[in-house]
Amino acid sequence: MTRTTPDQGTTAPLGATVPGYPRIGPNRELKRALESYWAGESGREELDAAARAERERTWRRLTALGLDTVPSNTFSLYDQVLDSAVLAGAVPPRFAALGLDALGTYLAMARGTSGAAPLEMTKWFDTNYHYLVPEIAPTTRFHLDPTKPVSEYREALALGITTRPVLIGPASLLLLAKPADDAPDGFRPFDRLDDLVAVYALLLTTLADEGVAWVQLDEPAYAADRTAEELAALGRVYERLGGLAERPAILVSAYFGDLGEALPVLASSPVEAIGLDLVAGSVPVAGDVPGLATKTVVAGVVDGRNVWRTDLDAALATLRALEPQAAAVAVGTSCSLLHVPYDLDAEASLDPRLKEWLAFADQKVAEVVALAAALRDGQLTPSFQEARTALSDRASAPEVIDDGVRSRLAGLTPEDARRTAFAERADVQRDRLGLPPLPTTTIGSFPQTGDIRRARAAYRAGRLDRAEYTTRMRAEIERVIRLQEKLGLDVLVHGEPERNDMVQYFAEHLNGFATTEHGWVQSYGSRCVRPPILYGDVSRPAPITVEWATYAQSLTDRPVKGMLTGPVTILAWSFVRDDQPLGDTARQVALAIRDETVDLEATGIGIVQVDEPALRELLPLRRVDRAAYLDWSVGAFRLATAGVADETQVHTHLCYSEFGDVVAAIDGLDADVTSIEAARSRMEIVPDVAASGFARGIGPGVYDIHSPRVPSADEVEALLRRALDAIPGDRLWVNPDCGLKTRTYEQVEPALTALVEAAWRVRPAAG
Ligand SMILES: CN1c2c(nc(N)[nH]c2=O)NC[C@@H]1CNc1ccc(C(=O)N[C@@H](CCC(=O)N[C@@H](CCC(=O)N[C@@H](CCC(=O)O)C(=O)O)C(=O)O)C(=O)O)cc1
Ligand SMILES: N[C@@H](CCS)C(=O)O
Ligand SMILES: [Zn+2]
Repeated sequence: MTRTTPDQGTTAPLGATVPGYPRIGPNRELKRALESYWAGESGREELDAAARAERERTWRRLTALGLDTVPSNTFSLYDQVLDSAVLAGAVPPRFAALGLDALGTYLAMARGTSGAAPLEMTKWFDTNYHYLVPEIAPTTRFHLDPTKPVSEYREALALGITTRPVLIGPASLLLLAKPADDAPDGFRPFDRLDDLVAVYALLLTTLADEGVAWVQLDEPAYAADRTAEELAALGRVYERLGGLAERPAILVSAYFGDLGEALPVLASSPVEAIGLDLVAGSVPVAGDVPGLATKTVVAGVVDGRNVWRTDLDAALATLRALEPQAAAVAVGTSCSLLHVPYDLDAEASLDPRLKEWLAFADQKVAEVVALAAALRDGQLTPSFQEARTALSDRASAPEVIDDGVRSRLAGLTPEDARRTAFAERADVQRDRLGLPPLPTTTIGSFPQTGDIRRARAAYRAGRLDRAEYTTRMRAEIERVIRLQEKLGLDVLVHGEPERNDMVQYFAEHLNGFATTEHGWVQSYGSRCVRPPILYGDVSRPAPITVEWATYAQSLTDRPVKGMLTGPVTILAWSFVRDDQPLGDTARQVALAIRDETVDLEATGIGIVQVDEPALRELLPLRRVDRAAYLDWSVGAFRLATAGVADETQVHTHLCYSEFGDVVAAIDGLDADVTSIEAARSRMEIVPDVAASGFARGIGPGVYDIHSPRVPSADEVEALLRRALDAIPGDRLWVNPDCGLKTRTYEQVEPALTALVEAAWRVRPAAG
């Protein structure tokens, strides 16, 4: 076995590389393999084979595309943060106690079992990817399990490909973790950094024993604001790891923003290379960053999370500006390519002109390779000229500009985003709707059954005509309405059966968007989304949801809520144009949604819900940028919802995030009723919302829809009573945490029965 010892100056250069690559499979092979394994339709061998095939395909593909160095351990069966937690032995006792093998324990942490709730899932920084939150206690016994990075390194080597294992760095791993439930008050996972670094030290020595030349440790948590203590700790981590006698060369990578004060800390540590996001961040100046001139900088000049073709001339200029600041410059994407689809060439139906403006993961790798070659020997490949032509075509394309949209936007006044005072509206709405205290409702979607998905697939493929598709969706709507009446819910929904996804569905019906056939991106575990491409000015050519909502309303005397996705969420879950400020694009989308709210109202729909689950997601990582974001995002929501009359009740819904940071903004949305995710945290957020002075309707979720578990009426009642301690009964709504689309009817029916029963029990106390 070869042992490596880092030797500054002689370590092989990183050249053209990427920090990470998609792993779900170009045809979602891993998704299918996992789901079939979970359903008991295939065994361990098939799952292993699918995973191995995806890894091999990735390494071969990246090599064939011309990268100089290729990452490994970017594959994950479920989530890369979970992988790093398992590598460090951070397996909470409830999973260890299950007595399962390594795979069983891993999947139990990801998805839970009847006896053990899964790890919490939350947003990966400001992206639409979700990671599993490690639980750390003072008693967590860190110990190294290097199986995954070592076996993947060997697997690639056996194919003749030398790779650079990638792991979450120890500081970020703890900053992304949460204290275990039984940890004492005041304990922070970060307090355990020294213990964890000991495990990483052992890992680096183990990798050196394997002959690994480079390792990549990702520290994205340092692209956000960090305390002086956290910055100093980062320095200590890399002093210690860098000081090991035997280790691979270390690349510390950060993405989604500038490293800020963490850059000088890393630059003065003994690591060999630093990966910078130069799309979200800017070129550092060596004079301001002692030590930078001794490092290799992996310059992330190709956007890893959007799909626009790179301006290669501008990227090359950035690389050249960086050259005098660093010992060597390698070229990469700004972050892992996990956040973009695999290959633009798979899209046969995309408009050929639009296609020329785009680059998916493989095209981005090719851009990195072209830039590295240009930097190395000054030779510009034909791709430079192709990029110039495409960019200038995009800049002048008539499809991008719609004068009607622009003049409508220019004519807006502050009044367009303002409704009458909430208290006045509330009286009018109370009289119109006549709802009981603690009204019961759901968030919109009902289970997306196999039948619904198959009908949609058949309609898409032309095997089902529009009339038959409509008949089937109407039958589903009727079923969902009757079920809600039977359950005794007060405000009904149509169930959203016609929607493939709450963002893609709207994008398919709006001008200015394109949608893909194969552009799947992992959202969490085996779940994927196909983010639409927002390329031009947005408008709504015709009503989108009105027919479905009015059909549902025609079936019942109870109020049916119209159901729309808000402008901020549509932006957050799309690939958004980069040629104008996000706020301008948000206002365009807002006007399209406003048109829909006004049309729903005109057909007699009395309640309209405009979902903004991604409001928190787009919150900038740095505090200094937050006020400007909240200004345009809250403004866009208000523009989308302020076109209706006082008697129309506007609801909004937020989920999938920690809301502490945006509590004040929730009030600024000026919605009449806001539902938020709260069940898993047992109403933790409710006192904060009340303390912020929020005085509108609020529906803290009482049913955790992320879990197959069915809550009992007693549990829901306890949650409602806790909520009632902070919120008066005339403003409290009763609803699940989020939509029911990922659940089954076997779970949903008893859960909603419990929810309605609990509301009835608590109502007398609510006056
Ligand atoms: C609320 N969430 C959402 C986020 N982002 C979005 N864009 N949308 C969201 O709803 N971010 C935060 C969270 C993330 N949560 C989820 C939850 C669930 C999923 C999910 O279930 N994804 C599905 C794909 C959904 C979809 O687009 N379905 C389409 C196409 C379905 C399909 O694959 N069809 C098959 C054939 C059908 C058959 O024969 O059965 C095919 O094409 O091969 C549809 O229903 O029409 C998933 O399966 O991963 C995502 C994020
Ligand atoms: N109305 C949507 C919101 C999800 S965040 C649903 O119910 O699925
Ligand atoms: Zn939701």
